[in-house]
Amino acid sequence: MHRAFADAPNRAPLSVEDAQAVILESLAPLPVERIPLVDSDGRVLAQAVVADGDVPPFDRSMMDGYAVRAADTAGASWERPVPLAVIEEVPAGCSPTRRVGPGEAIRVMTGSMIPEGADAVVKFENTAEGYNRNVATVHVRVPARPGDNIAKKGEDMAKGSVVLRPGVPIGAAEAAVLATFGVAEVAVYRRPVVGILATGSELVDVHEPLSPGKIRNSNSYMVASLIRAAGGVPKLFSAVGDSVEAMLAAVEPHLDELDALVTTGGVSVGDYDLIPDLYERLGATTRFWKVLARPGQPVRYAVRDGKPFFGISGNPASAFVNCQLFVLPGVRRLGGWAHPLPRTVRARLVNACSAPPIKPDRFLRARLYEAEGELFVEVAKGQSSGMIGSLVGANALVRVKGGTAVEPGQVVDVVVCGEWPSIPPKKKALR
Ligand SMILES: Nc1nc2c(c(=O)[nH]1)N[C@H]1C(S)=C(S)[C@@H](COP(=O)(O)OP(=O)(O)OC[C@H]3O[C@@H](n4cnc5c(N)ncnc54)[C@H](O)[C@@H]3O)O[C@H]1N2
Ligand code: MOO
Repeated sequence: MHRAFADAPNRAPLSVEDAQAVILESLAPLPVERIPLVDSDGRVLAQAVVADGDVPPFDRSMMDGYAVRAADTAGASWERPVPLAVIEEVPAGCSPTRRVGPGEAIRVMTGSMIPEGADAVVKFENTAEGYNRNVATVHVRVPARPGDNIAKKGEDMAKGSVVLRPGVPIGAAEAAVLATFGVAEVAVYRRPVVGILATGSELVDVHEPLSPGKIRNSNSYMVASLIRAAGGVPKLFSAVGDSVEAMLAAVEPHLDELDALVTTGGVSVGDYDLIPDLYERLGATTRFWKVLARPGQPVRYAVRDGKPFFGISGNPASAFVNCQLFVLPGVRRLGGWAHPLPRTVRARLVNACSAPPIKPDRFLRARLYEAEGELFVEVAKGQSSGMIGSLVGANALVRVKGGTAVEPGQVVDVVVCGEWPSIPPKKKALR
């Protein structure tokens, strides 16, 4: 039996969903560490945050103006303003010492505590200031309703409510909420360190000249970029030739430092496709080999002590698809993401794609964009699995179900690989 089948003799290729389920079920989030809030951007939150107090913590003014009793201002107009005695000024950050009684007002700023007795704030623009028998007086020119210009205690986030859940990447909003509740040290999942080993005797590194039969190793740099975007820490090994001993020598001494390993190349059935041997020698157990997806059909997934080994294809576009569908979800799972699978959307296909209907689902490199509120997707020209050029500008993969074809104008399933622009360079919206 060919060694590629030896440890997975009866396994039929898995559907993409089944393969993703195998990966997610076999992995658990890495341990938690505490880091300063200021350094937490992009890290994945490992704690829930329950509001330990109301936000805002007190009724506060939303305007610079006067805190009043709304009933006192009934009938106020520009012609017949209502005079109120100004009994105190409360800048933001200070506590009122007086209570607003009938016929009285307290000068407040945006963010000031609302004094007892007041139930509305009249903004400066609707008042005039003066003196009435040597008493500072505000003339209110517009009637106020109870609650006007007051943010109620707890209206934003109420004490006891869950305001953040674990598993979300920390961005601007999360940082603001964490700071609001005084979380100076944030619990985050440790970042997965992912070893990347490109294999193939044809490979030379980026700084090396080419000679006949050689190509530059592009996969390591592509995979590293994807790993980083998924919150992992890539650790690049120098590419090695088609020798299990060389592969072992490269990664074995570093296995303890790694949370995951990605190898590219050597997963098919060629004479020099040695990844099954490597994984066996490393003591990793194969969970699946081959999926119903093109490109990227021959992909090996193995696990050793809870660490995933992804044997992805050497073909660059296949490797890209393998990463989007399998490696990145696994890395995100290790990194604690609550939703590790790639985002999918539906978009209208704008061009014809000639690829014939074949059994596995196809994932076509494409450009997703938004125009006039609708999503469109344009399939790239070169779809061969060895092509690199057509990855440029590809922020999505159009999924074509096995055995089917898609037509321009049809709404198709799309796996999102990056941000999409709102203004298409070339608008070709089909209706
Ligand atoms: N007899 C069969 N041959 C092949 C089959 C098959 O079922 N039966 N499957 C084909 C498919 S589909 C794919 S995909 C590839 C998978 O190949 P491997 O993952 O084993 O990759 P290699 O053979 O090592 O390389 C494939 C291709 O990619 C180039 N490559 C490899 N590494 C890199 C790198 N780091 N950077 C840039 N380019 C790289 C390599 O030179 C080859 O051209 O197998 C088919 N064959
Ligand atoms: O499955 Mo291979 O990745 O089509 O080219």
